[in-house]
Amino acid sequence: MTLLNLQHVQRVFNQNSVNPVMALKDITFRIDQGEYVAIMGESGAGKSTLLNIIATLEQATSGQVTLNGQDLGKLSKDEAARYRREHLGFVFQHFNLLDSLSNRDNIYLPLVLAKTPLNVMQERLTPLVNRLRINKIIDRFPSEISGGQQQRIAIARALITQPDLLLADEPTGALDSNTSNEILELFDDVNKNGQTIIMVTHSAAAASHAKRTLFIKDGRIYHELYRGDLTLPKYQQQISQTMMTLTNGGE
Ligand SMILES: Nc1ncnc2c1ncn2[C@@H]1O[C@H](COP(=O)(O)OP(=O)(O)OP(=O)(O)O)[C@@H](O)[C@H]1O
Repeated sequence: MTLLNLQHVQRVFNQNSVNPVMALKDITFRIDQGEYVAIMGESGAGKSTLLNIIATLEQATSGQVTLNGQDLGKLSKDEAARYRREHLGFVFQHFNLLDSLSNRDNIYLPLVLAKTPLNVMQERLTPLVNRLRINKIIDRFPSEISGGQQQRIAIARALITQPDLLLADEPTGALDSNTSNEILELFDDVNKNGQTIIMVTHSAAAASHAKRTLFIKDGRIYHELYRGDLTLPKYQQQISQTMMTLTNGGE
């Protein structure tokens, strides 16, 4: 079943100036419920703009974006903020945890903002603590744990709202390769449990964990690859080769 549907999305910055920037020229794709999709492309290709539009942080200049059939372009600012809280989960490169709150309270924060009763918050946290293996660090503070552990807490914060879609922006960008692998395995696990994930990344190793990779060049979809039955190293090699062709301007 289609979860996210982008049709001919265009985004122009500084539209009325002498130098308009066509960040997205014509983007069309669908993502089914339960998919795990990576988005790759060179710096300036339009990845962040695309993610921001899907996240309702920016509006497309033209074209349509729907999530579960709801037209995201028609939401007012307040509706968009509520929509983000209720339907989307975010994981960032630099974790974005609040140092003044314990890890547990960081995870609870989106539910506190949504005025969720404490017993519901506790019920939702229990399975996440086991799945994300954060039981030993749950009552410490972000400054007292490692980067990989902070990312686990951030993933728990993103999942506790039970979002339709998890948006991850370079989630392993600030981690060493061993810790990155642990976090990527966690994403695999979260996806196996049915969570739809979109991950923007510069890393072929990270993208190889997704089942499909979309390559963006100059504001358009340049290519897409499916993992199929390939092993992680083989698929990673294919992704790297596609990125090299894309960077060298090949067709
Ligand atoms: N607010 C803005 N005003 C004007 N131009 C912008 C704005 N935001 C992005 N752009 C331009 O739009 C294009 C796409 O930028 P975007 O940040 O989406 O690329 P990206 O693929 O995410 O790059 P990176 O990998 O470096 O983060 C670039 O040419 C960028 O300079």
